[in-house]
Amino acid sequence: MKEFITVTEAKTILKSQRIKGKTAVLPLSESLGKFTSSAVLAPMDVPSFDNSGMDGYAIAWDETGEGREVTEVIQAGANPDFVLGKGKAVRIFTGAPVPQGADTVIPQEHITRTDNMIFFDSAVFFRGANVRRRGVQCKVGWEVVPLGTKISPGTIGLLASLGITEVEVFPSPKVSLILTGDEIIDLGNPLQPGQIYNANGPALIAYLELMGIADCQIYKVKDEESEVTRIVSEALVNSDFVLLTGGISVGDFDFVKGSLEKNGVEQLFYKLKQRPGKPLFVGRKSEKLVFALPGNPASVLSCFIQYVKPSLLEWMGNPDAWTEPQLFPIEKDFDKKVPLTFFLKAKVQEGKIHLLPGQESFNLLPFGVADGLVEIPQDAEHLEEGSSVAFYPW
Ligand SMILES: Nc1nc2c(c(=O)[nH]1)N[C@H]1C(S)=C(S)[C@@H](COP(=O)(O)OP(=O)(O)OC[C@H]3O[C@@H](n4cnc5c(N)ncnc54)[C@H](O)[C@@H]3O)O[C@H]1N2
Ligand code: MOO
Repeated sequence: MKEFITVTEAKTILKSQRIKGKTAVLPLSESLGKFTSSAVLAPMDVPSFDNSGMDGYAIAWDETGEGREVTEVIQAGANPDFVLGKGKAVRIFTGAPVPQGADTVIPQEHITRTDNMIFFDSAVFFRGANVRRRGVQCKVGWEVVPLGTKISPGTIGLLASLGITEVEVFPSPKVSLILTGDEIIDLGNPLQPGQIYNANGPALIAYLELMGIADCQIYKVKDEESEVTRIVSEALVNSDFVLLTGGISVGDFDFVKGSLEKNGVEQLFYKLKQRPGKPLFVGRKSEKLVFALPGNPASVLSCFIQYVKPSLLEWMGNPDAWTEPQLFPIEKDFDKKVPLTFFLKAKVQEGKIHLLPGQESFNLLPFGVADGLVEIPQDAEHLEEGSSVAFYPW
């Protein structure tokens, strides 16, 4: 039962969970942004035939550079079945197969042509010039994409060039998002006294979308224990990650912790020495992680960036899920009186950290323009202007 632990301890516990998604074979068209779960080996040589890198004339190299007689034309897509004779040349175009017997292509702008004869200056060229040899990109069996690579448009281009239609990856997780609170109203409805708009839901859905996670089931729940318990039970069946917002503190209507316990969620930790996000609860049920995020919107986003995001990235096979943050110098002196880790909304301006006004946990104003969060360590009481601080971008 870990309670009121440090940020470092919390991250160590989360890192040790080592929960990963099951691998899946996806069509190339659905693989963008996913991480490979095995290395990809080349199934063929690429290029699969010697071909011309230029529009020009293919010849058999000969230092003397005497004129050649042009006998054939080879277009891209053709399949020449002849052997180029001595003293002969073929008109050839970029990407067209170089015929047997030829080994060099002279670009047309270096050629003087008279009727069927071509002439060029052999001092400018060398044997093999402008011919893209079979297998020069890769040969059958080469590891072309290592395990743990994030599939980019470039990766897709490479795999397509190899004729690969499917790739083994870690898929995106199914996420359930449970929004608790009687006062929370969906956008588009007028607010009655005492009500507020649901900010946490749209913010988290946007963040998941940014991470390529589209499968998100949203539940809105009243602050009633039986209802929270029922929805948690459903969410645990339907998803890999369960995120909740609100109801995790100590008020009479905070039922989340009890509901998680009733559903057999094992507590990994509860309450951290941090601001915002002090009452964060993290639990596990078999291979599923549950994050009960404190309802204040700044706490929700801070806890997401610090704990949920890297856990999701790890599940999705990102080898750098828990990578160390970048360090930046802070623009001004900073003082802190309480022994808590602070996560502060910041902009990076001219390479320096500019802390934004309005750092209270209910206040979303700085999040409107922030580039990310800065971490002020638990034991730091005074930071001089120019001191290095860890920065976590969105
Ligand atoms: N006696 C104590 N009270 C509180 C403590 C404490 O230690 N002792 N901790 C405070 C801290 S720190 C936080 S953070 C909050 C967390 O409370 P809950 O997780 O129980 O969240 P709620 O009370 O349900 O809501 C808090 C706040 O956030 C607003 N909220 C909730 N959901 C949304 C949403 N979807 N969109 C926008 N805003 C939302 C809600 O209206 C409340 O204002 O507890 C402190 N209390
Ligand atoms: O997380 Mo609370 O928002 O620390 O105030």
